[in-house]
Amino acid sequence: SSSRSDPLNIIEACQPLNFLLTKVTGIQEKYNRSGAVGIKDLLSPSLGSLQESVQFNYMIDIPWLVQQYPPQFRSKPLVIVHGHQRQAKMDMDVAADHYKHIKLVNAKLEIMYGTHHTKMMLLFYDIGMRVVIHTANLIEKDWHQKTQGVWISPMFPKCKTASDAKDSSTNFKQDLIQYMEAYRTPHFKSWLEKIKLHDMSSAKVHIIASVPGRHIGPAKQTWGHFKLRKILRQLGPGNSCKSWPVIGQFSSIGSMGPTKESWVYGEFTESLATTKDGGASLTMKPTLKLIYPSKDNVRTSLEGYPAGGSLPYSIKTAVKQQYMHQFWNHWKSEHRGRSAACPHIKTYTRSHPDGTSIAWFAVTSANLSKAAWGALEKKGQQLMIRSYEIGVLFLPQNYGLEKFKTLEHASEDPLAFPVPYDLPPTHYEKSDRPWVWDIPYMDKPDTHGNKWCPQ
Ligand SMILES: O=C(O)c1c[nH]c2c(Br)cccc2c1=O
Repeated sequence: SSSRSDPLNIIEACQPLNFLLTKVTGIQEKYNRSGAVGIKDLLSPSLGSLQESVQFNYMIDIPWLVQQYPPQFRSKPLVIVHGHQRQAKMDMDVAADHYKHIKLVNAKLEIMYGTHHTKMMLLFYDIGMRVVIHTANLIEKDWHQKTQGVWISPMFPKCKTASDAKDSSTNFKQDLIQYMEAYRTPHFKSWLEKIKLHDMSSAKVHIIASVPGRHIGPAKQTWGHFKLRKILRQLGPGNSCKSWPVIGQFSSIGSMGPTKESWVYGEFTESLATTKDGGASLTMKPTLKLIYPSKDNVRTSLEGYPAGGSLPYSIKTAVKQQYMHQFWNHWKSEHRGRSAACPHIKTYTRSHPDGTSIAWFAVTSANLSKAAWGALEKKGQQLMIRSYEIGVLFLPQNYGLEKFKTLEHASEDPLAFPVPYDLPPTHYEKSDRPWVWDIPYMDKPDTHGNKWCPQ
């Protein structure tokens, strides 16, 4: 149908960046009408005649997921890729047993504390396929009142022969195949053959992914923050951006080590700060700004304190890294109408100090953790990663630009980048504290008049 609310129109209106946020219940409709999708939109018949699909994720409510598919697609073959082990794995098996069209694939997690965070959909239609890389778990509350990010590919046409099925200038297809091969599971054999038969030349993003392992040699640059460093070294901004802050925005924080130089303002910032052919480490490290909800951001959010149930920053980790306080900035999204929609999205960018332009932008499943991005070991010879993650990197030159103007400050430009939060970021006040999920908050009630007493 030609209506603006038809999912295909929403997707086509956000080309060529194809970067959307999820719809939020309870905000003014104008902030949901354009540049936003719900899960039913992504699975809509107007996007294509679905034949089968693969859902990669962390938390999956199988009965709820099945209900998100339109009735005519509800019994098409569905493969769910997850990383649960022991009791959680058994629970998944029991839940899936009720559906004969569902097959489960269990990702190997051979390194302690690793998780299968990757959130990706492979949607196979009659005439082609789409890839969706996003940040939301497959549970209702992740699609209700949070800020989540979605990148959806154009329709990748199905070809008769593999030689017709081209890759993009960003090696999207090669990187997707390499990522899936890293699972080392025979279950992916048929999917990989299908993917190889699709023309992905229209993809304009780079894949930034993580797979568990102790990666050395060329593999060190294939995954995690060293993949980002490699691409920025080849295609990143020039020296003109040397003084631009680097920004990380996420929904959880791992253990960063005893000092800021241990990892976050060491190897991690060096990767985000990498410029083309210029040694990031040779000169001043840029300012690092980290956007993470304060206790009051959570208290005053649409969900109230329960939003903090998806912001698993533990007090035992937080007390070990008080040095992080200098980096904290509020979650603020006035121009997207989402200041009260707690972030579950994870994004990384490099922005002009005044926020009117950005040099690159990444949206990913990866939180601020060594497990997700990787940490150097053995005197920098290997990059140890614990989890599966995937995200996409937008570079201006893949859209014929030097820089992206930000939509917030250049609303008429079709290539202005729809950054999910307000730039420049707003630093915490002295009295502000980052949200920590396992301590009580009894002093002030949240938007629902409740306190927070976790036990
Ligand atoms: O994959 C993700 O995004 C998530 C990973 N770990 C979580 C924990 Br632990 C507790 C609550 C929420 C999440 C979550 O959302």
